[in-house]
Amino acid sequence: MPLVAHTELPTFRRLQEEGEEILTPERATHQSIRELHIGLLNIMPDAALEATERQFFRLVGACNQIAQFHVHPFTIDGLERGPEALAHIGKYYESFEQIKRDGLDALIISGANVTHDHLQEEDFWRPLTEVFEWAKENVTSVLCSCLATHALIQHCYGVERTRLPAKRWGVYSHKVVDRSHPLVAEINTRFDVPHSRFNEVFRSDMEKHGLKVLVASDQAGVHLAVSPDGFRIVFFQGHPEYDDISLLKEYKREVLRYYRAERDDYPPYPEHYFDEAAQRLLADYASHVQAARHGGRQLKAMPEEQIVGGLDITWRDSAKAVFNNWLGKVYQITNEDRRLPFMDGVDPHNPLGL
Ligand SMILES: CC(C)(COP(=O)(O)OP(=O)(O)OC[C@H]1O[C@@H](n2cnc3c(N)ncnc32)[C@H](O)[C@@H]1OP(=O)(O)O)[C@@H](O)C(=O)NCCC(=O)NCCSC(=O)CCC(=O)O
Ligand SMILES: N[C@@H](CCO)C(=O)O
Repeated sequence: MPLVAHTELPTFRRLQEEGEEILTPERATHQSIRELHIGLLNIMPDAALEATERQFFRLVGACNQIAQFHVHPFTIDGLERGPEALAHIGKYYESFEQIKRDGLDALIISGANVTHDHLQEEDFWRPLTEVFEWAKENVTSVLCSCLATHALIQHCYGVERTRLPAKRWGVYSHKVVDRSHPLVAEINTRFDVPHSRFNEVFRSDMEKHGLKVLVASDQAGVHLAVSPDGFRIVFFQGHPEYDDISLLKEYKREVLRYYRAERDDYPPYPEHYFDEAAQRLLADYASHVQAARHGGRQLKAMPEEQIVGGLDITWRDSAKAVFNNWLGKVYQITNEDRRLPFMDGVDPHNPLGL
């Protein structure tokens, strides 16, 4: 929630000139105070379905202790689901029809696993773009994570992602590129974000289509960009929502795939993630896995418990700060009626008046 300039104190004007959100007493008195409704379109595979819910719910919940948030999970057809996940979705998720009827102030679209060479061949492509087309007209801002970013950049601007020679996998240092943008105002100017992807949309392709790049890494590419209007679509290429253990879980999954001969090379470590003690444990474990695979022997469990305690989370504070900025801005411009995206007077082509 922003400051209210309730006196003539010059500091208010000074902060406002520096980009801080400051409400006039007039605006503050007339602001409608209500809860915010955020959709979570969860298209992650079954194994990560509930972990993904927890990650985004946690980020929304932890980013601001004053506002009230209602998060509405829903999903789409075209994803392979087992009976347990289907029961969970049937019992707890809302339908897209209901979401459309009631309206949303903001929408988060999760990452996904892909099985085809081109995203438009995925069974979820059409339902995903249907949700997006509705949101584009009716929701104040849509935040896309990883795969959703790739899919919607392709859908909106015709740019296909590029397959990388090796998976971009680990925790990378990033810098804020445009310090004046309200989404990254008042946050650390250098911070970590995990990435986990085989594909990339490059900065030059984004900028060619008018997207504004806000946070990028020399090693890992763009993490955060926004649509040409400055706010209506927020693209994350990294995973600021990840838990401390998420990359460990993915690493374990890859080790098991190696043991089952579903991949030929032993998986590398995610970069800048395991400390030396963890790497020693995992190197010993790798010798065991290789011997077990080639000798057809039973596999011992990975020593996860010994590793978890030493994992650091170095991205969460900045992730919360960006989410807080995002939802704060949504709140300032969304309509009192949650089915409508903007208050009167907000320009849909430049909603933040940048
Ligand atoms: C790696 C796995 C398979 C691990 O799941 P498993 O259930 O097998 O793990 P497990 O060792 O049995 O552990 C189970 C416990 O850990 C929790 N758990 C599982 N995965 C977790 C995760 N990623 N983060 C945090 N917690 C996690 C479970 O909820 C459960 O908790 P409780 O016991 O407490 O309930 C899963 O997380 C997964 O599929 N992740 C996929 C992530 C992914 O694909 N990300 C890429 C998006 S990338 C993208 O969108 C673009 C990709 C591209 O470039 O094409
Ligand atoms: N954007 C509204 C808050 C949401 O109803 C206002 O500032 O009054």
